[in-house]
Amino acid sequence: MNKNLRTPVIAGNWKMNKNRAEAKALLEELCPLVKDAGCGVVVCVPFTDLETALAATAGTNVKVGAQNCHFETSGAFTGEIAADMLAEMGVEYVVLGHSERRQYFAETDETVNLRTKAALAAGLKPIVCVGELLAQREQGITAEVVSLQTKVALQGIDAEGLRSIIIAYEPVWAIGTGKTATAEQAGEVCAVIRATVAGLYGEEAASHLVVQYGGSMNAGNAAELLAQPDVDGGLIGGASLKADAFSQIVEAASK
Ligand SMILES: O=C(CO)COP(=O)(O)O
Repeated sequence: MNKNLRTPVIAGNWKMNKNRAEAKALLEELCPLVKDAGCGVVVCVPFTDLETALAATAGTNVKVGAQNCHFETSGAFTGEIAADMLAEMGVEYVVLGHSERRQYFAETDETVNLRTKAALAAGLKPIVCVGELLAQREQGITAEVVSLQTKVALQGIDAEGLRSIIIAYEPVWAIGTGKTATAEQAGEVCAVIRATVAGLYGEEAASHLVVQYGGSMNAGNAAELLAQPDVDGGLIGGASLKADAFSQIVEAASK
């Protein structure tokens, strides 16, 4: 499918890093470096950094995202944040179903689906993460796992909702390990995701879907990964914590 139909998006997932002063300093260094980016640039920061990040990126091309949201609009859910609360602040994106949320906080395909629907209802753009465990790759069931995660995440979401969604393919074994999927492995699974979406919504809708790769993506390997026909950007962990490394990935996606 024609890659020119899609503008790549490079999103940083800061995870549980950076206090407000550090967030401000990083964004003040980053924004000028990426001001001429030929791709979307997003920083997904801890909840406590959202206000700082929105202020530091105001008037720039850098968009701000959160790293999760709850699926209810309000209520007795101690410690949770509703999608509307994020939207009301001016947050535009939200990472959902990250493997660390699935692994350490018992999130499931079903709750990822509920969160995705809640995010869309609030007007947020979800970055929905899918990806196989190492054991699943070794069992040869990567395509089935990723396709299933994609299908469940999208249950009950119409074609209009799909237009606001990014799907990030993050093989769990490549996250924070320094082990990157080869460009071919990344391209192959991103193509599976697009084919799954084509099966649900048709080829035309799938041809506009941004599918990111994430997992030890850095300034050195970004160009090769992004050259794959079905890889439309990246969800960057470690390398998003340094302005120069992150801006080099943005540059690779802008070519
Ligand atoms: O989990 C990731 C982004 O969401 C990837 O993290 P790393 O880039 O640190 O491997």
